[in-house]
Amino acid sequence: MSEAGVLDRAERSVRPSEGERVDRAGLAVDRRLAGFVETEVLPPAGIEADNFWRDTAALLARFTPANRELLTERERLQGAIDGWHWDNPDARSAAPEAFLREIGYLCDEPAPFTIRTTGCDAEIAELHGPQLVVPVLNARFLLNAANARWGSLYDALYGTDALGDPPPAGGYDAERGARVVAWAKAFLDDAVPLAGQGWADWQGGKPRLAEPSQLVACTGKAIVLKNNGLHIELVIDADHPIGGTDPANIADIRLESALTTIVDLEDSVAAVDAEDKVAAYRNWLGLMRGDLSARFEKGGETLTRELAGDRSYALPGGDRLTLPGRSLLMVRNVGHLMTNPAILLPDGSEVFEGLLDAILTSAIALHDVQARGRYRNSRSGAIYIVKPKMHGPAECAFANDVFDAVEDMLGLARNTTRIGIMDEERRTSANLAACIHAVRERVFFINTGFLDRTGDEIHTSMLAGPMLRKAAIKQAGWLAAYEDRNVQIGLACGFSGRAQIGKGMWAAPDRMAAMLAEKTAHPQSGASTAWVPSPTAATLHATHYHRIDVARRQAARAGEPVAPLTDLLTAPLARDTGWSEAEIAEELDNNIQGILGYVVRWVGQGVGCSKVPDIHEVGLMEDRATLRISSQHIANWLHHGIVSGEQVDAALARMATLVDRQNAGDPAYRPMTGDEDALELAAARALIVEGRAQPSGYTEPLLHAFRRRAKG
Ligand SMILES: CC(=O)SCCNC(=O)CCNC(=O)[C@H](O)C(C)(C)COP(=O)(O)OP(=O)(O)OC[C@H]1O[C@@H](n2cnc3c(N)ncnc32)[C@H](O)[C@@H]1OP(=O)(O)O
Ligand SMILES: O=CC(=O)O
Ligand SMILES: [Mg+2]
Repeated sequence: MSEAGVLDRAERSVRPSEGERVDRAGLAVDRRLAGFVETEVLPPAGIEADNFWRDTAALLARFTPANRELLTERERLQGAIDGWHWDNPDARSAAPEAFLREIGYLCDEPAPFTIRTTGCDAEIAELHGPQLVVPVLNARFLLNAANARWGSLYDALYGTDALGDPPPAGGYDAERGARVVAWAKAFLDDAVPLAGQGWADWQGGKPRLAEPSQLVACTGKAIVLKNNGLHIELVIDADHPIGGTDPANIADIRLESALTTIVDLEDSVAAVDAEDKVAAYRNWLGLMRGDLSARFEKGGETLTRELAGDRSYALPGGDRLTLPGRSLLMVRNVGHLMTNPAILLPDGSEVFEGLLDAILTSAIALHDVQARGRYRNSRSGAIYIVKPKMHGPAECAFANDVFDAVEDMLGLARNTTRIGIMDEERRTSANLAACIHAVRERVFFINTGFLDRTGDEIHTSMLAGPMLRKAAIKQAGWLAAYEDRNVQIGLACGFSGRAQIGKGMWAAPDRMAAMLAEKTAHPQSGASTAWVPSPTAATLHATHYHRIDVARRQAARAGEPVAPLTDLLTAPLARDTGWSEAEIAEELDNNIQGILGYVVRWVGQGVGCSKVPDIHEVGLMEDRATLRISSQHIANWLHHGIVSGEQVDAALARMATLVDRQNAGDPAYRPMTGDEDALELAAARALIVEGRAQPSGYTEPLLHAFRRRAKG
């Protein structure tokens, strides 16, 4: 439909008081969303607008009541658990297993089964490597992420603290450069050893490898090697400043890095209305069409960024080797909780955002399924949707039914739309096999999302007693059980060779040395992928998958007994609450600084993922999930009298001044100090003092409400 056609139909607004809405099959659709769908999404896919809105209305009518019931069930179960704690004030433990079974929180385990998902792309089924996550609203980052399939190891080592010391200011430091080259060549010795010599001694020519099949291409300019399924490209260039001084003229070592990327509409995004949702969907469309581009200033230059093409290398005999140039893209929809005013239903209520995402992200991905884009994303013609924040098997079954209905409405073959289950809520961890069973035909990943999971751990047992300090919660037994069970259950359900078992985010984007040291544990655990916050982190984390053969680790762990449910259900409660005043103040200040530093950008500027310095000046990735932990943690300590309301208010005021100072260089920033009506400060306070009453302790209801007020 033409833009003019959209405007004509817009005149038939069903709500004269809200002139920006148009009637579509009885739905009051925000005009911007209707215009986008009808001009940009549907025509190329050959879908008639009237049919689309009729089917959308029918799908929403069918699934909205069930969605509401699922949320009511969450509240019933939390109410029952809270009731148990009121009745057992001296228990000082999480509600017991028998009780959880009685109320239906724990379900029966399915008989042993194997998932039936077939035909996933190699990046999911066969290869093991980093998974990048990127906020959908940032086109510049999105393109960078899609192109992060390949990354420079030299740049990643030189430009970060990976070697132990931070990058120097100023021009090229030759001593540091030599250390980078030495580290990288030692890595090659481990991953793709030469026969009879080290890479540092190699003088060029065709390399003679200890395992000759690891050499897959050797042109004048590039040598392509392969280890554990991942490619390494040696860039040969005698005219390059680095290559010219290298005995083999190696100018760079490029690693296949982010095999997959999750384009995120959830934790890292602030999307509260039709304007925001359209911006998000438009970026996803640009990726699926392959024509997304971004123009921006960097280093005094205006740059234009686009998607990279595939990589092609000449082989002897005239053939060419073509390797994927882009990360395989998945899209994370929102969970079942939130609603959005982009569409109002006939009863006047807002559309469930998860239903809207399911329809629109799939409709947009049709461009790729029908191979209409400039590039192919999924070579196997699948749509990979990551579904977060589901609580238990019934919610997974609901998502499965929704995906069936979306496929029917878009004319997609059954199970084209694959689902990734984020194991990030306690009821899902505790019933994981049943959750997987509910989506067994289409599941393409499970992963442990540590951050939300910790928030839910605190919220579920909020009344049981004061929680450990935040850092100690990570060391407590529940976490090991959670991580182990996820891998063990995934392997028992046949994920190996079919689907991904993933691990969570590295939330300290500047601490790459620590990441190199610690994140090796992820492939070591048998996980086939793990989240990284940036392309640079992806390149460094890729080295772990060269050093560890995940397929072997999975084979070694297959058949391991599943860690006891009792361990999983042991809440991280503090046995000894005799913290000093200084320790309590440090905990409070740290949490509140993180909350405020994140909320100011979310509410004031619509930025859903930020790097916020903690009180030790370490920049941490903050998103809705880290906010959930911090706010629930203070809410817990407040409820149990570890801190008082006055202490919280004093810390808020103190940290507001600090956060103002940290943002002083940002012209778009509105200082909170001295502004009693600052929405950002009010939002941070509400997240804490109303935290106990928030559904599952989620932060988005309050964030959305304050952001909408800020947008005015
Ligand atoms: C609990 C969970 O749900 S975790 C999942 C949600 N979290 C995420 O998605 C994290 C995504 N990461 C980010 O948003 C950012 O890395 C932050 C906010 C954490 C840190 O950002 P900063 O370090 O301040 O990045 P900065 O703005 O300096 O950018 C540095 C470069 O890295 C790139 N970059 C950083 N993160 C990403 C990313 N996730 N994807 C692609 N490129 C990225 C930028 O494009 C930029 O390169 P460019 O200048 O060539 O465009
Ligand atoms: O979504 C990821 C998480 O850690 O939460
Ligand atoms: Mg999460």
